[in-house]
Amino acid sequence: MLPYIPGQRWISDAESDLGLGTILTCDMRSVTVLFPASGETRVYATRSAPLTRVSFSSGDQIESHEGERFIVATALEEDGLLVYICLDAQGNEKEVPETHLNNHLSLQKAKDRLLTGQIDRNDWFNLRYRTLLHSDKQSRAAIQGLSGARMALIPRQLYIAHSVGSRYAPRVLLADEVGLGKTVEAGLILHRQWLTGNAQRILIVVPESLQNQWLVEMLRRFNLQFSLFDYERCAQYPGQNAFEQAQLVICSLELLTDHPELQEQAVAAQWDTLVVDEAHHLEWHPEAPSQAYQCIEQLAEDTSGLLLLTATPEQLGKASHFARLRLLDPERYSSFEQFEQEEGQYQPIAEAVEALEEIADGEPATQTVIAQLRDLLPESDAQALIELIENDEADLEQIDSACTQLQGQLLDRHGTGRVLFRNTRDTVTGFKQRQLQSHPLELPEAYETQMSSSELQAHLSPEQYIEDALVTDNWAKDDSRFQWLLEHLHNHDDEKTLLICHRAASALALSEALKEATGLHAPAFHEGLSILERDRAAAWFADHESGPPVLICSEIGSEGRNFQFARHLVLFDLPPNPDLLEQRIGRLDRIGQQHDIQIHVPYFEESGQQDLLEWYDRGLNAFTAPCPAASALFAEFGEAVSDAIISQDAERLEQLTEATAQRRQELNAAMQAGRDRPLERNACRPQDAQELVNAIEAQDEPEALNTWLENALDIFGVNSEETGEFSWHLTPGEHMLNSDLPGLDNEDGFSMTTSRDYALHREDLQFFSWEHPFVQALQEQVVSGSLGNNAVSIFKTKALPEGTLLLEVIAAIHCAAPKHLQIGRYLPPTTMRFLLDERGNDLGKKVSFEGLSPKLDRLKKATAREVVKLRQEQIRELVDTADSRANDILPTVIEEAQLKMQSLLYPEVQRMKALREVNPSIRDIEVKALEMEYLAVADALEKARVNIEGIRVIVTA
Ligand SMILES: Nc1ncnc2c1ncn2[C@@H]1O[C@H](COP(=O)(O)OP(=O)(O)OP(=O)(O)O)[C@@H](O)[C@H]1O
Repeated sequence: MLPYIPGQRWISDAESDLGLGTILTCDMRSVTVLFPASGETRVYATRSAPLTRVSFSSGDQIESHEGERFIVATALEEDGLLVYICLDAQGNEKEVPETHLNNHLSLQKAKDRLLTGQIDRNDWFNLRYRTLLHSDKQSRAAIQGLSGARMALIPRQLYIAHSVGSRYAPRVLLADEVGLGKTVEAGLILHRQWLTGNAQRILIVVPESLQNQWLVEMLRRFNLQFSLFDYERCAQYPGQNAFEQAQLVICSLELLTDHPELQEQAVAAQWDTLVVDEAHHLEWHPEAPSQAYQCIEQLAEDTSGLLLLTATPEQLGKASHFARLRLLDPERYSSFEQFEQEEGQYQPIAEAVEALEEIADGEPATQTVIAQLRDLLPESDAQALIELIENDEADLEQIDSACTQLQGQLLDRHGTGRVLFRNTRDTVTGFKQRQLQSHPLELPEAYETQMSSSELQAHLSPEQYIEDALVTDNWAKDDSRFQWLLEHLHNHDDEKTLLICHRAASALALSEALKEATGLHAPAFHEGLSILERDRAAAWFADHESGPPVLICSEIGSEGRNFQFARHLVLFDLPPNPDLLEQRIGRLDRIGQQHDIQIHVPYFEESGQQDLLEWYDRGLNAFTAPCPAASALFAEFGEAVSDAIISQDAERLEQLTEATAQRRQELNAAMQAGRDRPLERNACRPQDAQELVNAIEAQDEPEALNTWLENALDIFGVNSEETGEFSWHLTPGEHMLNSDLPGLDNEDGFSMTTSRDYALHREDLQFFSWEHPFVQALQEQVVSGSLGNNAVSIFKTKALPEGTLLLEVIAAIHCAAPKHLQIGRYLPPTTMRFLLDERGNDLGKKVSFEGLSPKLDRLKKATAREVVKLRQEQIRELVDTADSRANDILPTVIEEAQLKMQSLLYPEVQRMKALREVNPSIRDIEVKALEMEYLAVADALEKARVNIEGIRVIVTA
């Protein structure tokens, strides 16, 4: 006979939050269960389904679909289905079939196990309670998801990850300057979203060349196990949607644009968050958006979270920059003309933002500022806030919060501040100097014709323009830049040099020529290599002991790579665009660079190369520091400079260089006074950022984790051997309670540390924090199973008469709801403890858990069972008392959750309405959808229930 019958009610052992399940179908192989409270369906193997039958017995309290409560008198079975004969509140007898049980009903598994004599050890009970408290603490902490990454605690990164990660469906452009840590910021946001349950399905789209780097970085730093989907991997699932086969996926943009059928699958696969790295590749023109742009647009439309990463957002022009902002927030960025107009009017915004900062610091709000704010923010939701800052009676905290909200609205409605986060080196300390070393060289005869070419690139990389027929030998040996390179390498043979040139063919020829001339095998790194070959070359170059002193890259080959261990950068040619120049320098000018960076430019004297060098250097000042106005200056002067180089008009070039320098200063000053200041302020508020660091440092204090871990490992039977002052090696024990712990599926086990500093230096050790998957799995197993949900112990005391019964009850509030509502954001798990005497008085406040538990002794199982049997009635009554006390607290907890929900969701609704006033393209349906969500969350919160997590019977002696 099959063990499951349709209509029966069962609960999932591993996912009790799903609520009460109903069997839909069952055959010899599988059983399908619907969990109506959370809208989930699960299919399990019939033989090993992790399910527990829900059945109530006399005296238990149950609840019907309609929310009516009953006390069970007895249970009858009809065709395998239970019918409860119950009493309602008026004492009338009623029949309640199990199919009518409330889907949100909580189970008192602890009581059932205790009363049926399945008694656990005291230390298990202790572990369960402590684990519940630790989980509560973590899910309430503002730093949730930020503390478990293997990274140095850099305040501005934590600030961004915290403010973005706390948003409802975050959609942002991470645009820190090159090498300041955008990948790590994105990883941190994903880690936070993953741990809080806000993102379960994540797709990262990157240039093909960066796939592995992302894969490794996500695992190594964040323990996020992504799967890499390339064409071969996708082909493994014929007839299925390949992208539905994993939750965390990395794929290349090229894979999607080259294979329309895969793009379709990716779009259909439904993601919670989409990440696009090197987003400057998404080119857009009003009439002709690129294929890449359209691909990402389709994906982004259906995904609630979107992170775009680029260090050079304006590289492909302002229109493309605008289009990327539109991907993030189509409602806000609906018209390019309007966007351009706004760009020119940042100054009043910057001033208002600054004035609000002063008001928050205690300065009185002047009438001029108030009038300006009313003018800038005429929408209804801002008026109440403006009134508040005008009000002399308002307290400082209220004013501070109003100022922050108003600043947010100013940045949101009049600038890019809400969606764009940009840190620049100006605001970040600790970066090394960049020093330009220009090396004038003689123009080789072979290139003379190229210097009068009408193509700029021929002046910059003439070697590529020699007619193939004339090339009998490698051009490099006659190229004075190559001779210079030989000398450079000779003088710096114990230091690493990264060489970048425009084309793969030049990189290959240089590598070949070096080998011929010196015997040195210098790998060429270019788009023609497979990804694996590129990764190998990069890893070999990174090897201090046996790696080559130089790596020769083409332009595209080096994008996004980490080469900060090199101190020399050779620009074998100059790129035609200053954003590309910054990308090149950014390979070395990154977090972790230990030396001043030497940027070498070997160039032909009195050629177009020298002209461009001068323009970059004197005009843009692009070598010694990133030039924030580079894109704008390139748009304004780039073509004229190129024309002047081609026509070899030295006088015009000088004029252009001087004009560029002057304009740069004006633009920089205007940016500082206008757009950039609010942006900088938005990208990091130092005080808030420091508070995050302090909170993480406090949690990093490994004492609490070490104690809990030691206890849990011991109980679960995991062997741990100390291997150093801060490190341990874990292996599976012979009698391990559970074999599902990550990393312990083989005898070798793994090594770990709980020290962040140590983990940053020792890549071979796992960095254990409360957020590490192993620790999370262990916590999950402690609280989701029934292990330790009851105990019976003896308390030797003279303060109470012998044989007195005390009942320690652990209750928790749970709320089952569909996943997309992200209910944990508003109502995280809440654990309560009651210590009841025989009359139902709660001694919990006077007698703490940690004070009491060391004084309790274990009882032999048989005696414990005897005690439970004898005191059964009293135990039942006291559990009900604790249950109703917890239920008394429930409305307050729900109310707090509702308030939190309002503070998070209400501004979203208001914002949408305010934007609709200025932007008719926002459809009513979008506002409605948000309002519906608001109502659905409110409704789900009302259904939160109390669950009894543990009962300890204590008898005095
Ligand atoms: N908090 C951190 N702790 C330790 N290392 C870090 C941290 N943040 C960034 N790094 C390291 O600094 C380097 C640059 O970081 P990352 O790759 O995230 O920068 P990026 O802004 O994405 O660069 P690019 O603009 O080139 O794409 C990387 O080697 C990264 O591992």
